[in-house]
Amino acid sequence: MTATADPVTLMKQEVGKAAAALVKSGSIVGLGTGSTTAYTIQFLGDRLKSGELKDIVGIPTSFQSEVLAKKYGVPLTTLDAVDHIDIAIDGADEVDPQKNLIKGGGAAHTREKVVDYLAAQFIVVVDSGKLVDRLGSSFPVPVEVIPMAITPVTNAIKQLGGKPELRMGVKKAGPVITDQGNFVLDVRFDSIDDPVNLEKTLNNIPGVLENGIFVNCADLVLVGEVKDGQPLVREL
Ligand SMILES: O=C(CO)[C@H](O)[C@H](O)COP(=O)(O)O
Repeated sequence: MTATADPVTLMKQEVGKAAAALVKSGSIVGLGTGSTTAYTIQFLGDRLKSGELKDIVGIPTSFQSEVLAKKYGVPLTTLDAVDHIDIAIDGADEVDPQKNLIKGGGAAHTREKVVDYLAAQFIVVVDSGKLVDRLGSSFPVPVEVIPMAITPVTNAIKQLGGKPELRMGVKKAGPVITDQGNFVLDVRFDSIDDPVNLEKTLNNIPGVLENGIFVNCADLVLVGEVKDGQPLVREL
């Protein structure tokens, strides 16, 4: 852990490590996506290397987590080869007081929702900046859309009162393409009063594959904070 890291990096490292410490030998582990879970995967690799953790297999939620698992020596499997997931560890872009989430900042929410919802225990790892009073306050809702339907889906979301924006690549010309080969709309809503219903409504639009509202699924939310320059982890 780099001592001179900026506070947010320190929080991510600390909370990622704390979640990795909860994984028991012999577990089937859902490996989340994003910069916080990247530390979890790294620390799982460290625990395996030390011999303190044994016989785990990971199920990646993206090409990113698959690459990181290979880099750090976490063995991988697929949903075809297991009949359950013991624990999933994943990040979030927003967490409300009811532990509902907005995810999809890394455009991986479709596979994440499959794995995170299947897990017997779903642990969320965030830095304290992700905590909000109400979903949608600071982060738009990502919606994965099949390319041929982008126009009718955009119009349907506008009808719902959303403000959809096609997510464009940074080091890639044109739109972001998900691991499934689809587009992502980032949708701002004035306020999300009923995330349970909005999650269903968005997924019911023909052409929508998955949205980033995760409701009633997180068992534990670990929050990384920095107090007097020292990183610490608390449960929400
Ligand atoms: O949902 C996700 C990716 O689709 C990530 O878990 C979420 O964006 C948080 O990422 P980070 O830990 O880098 O802030």
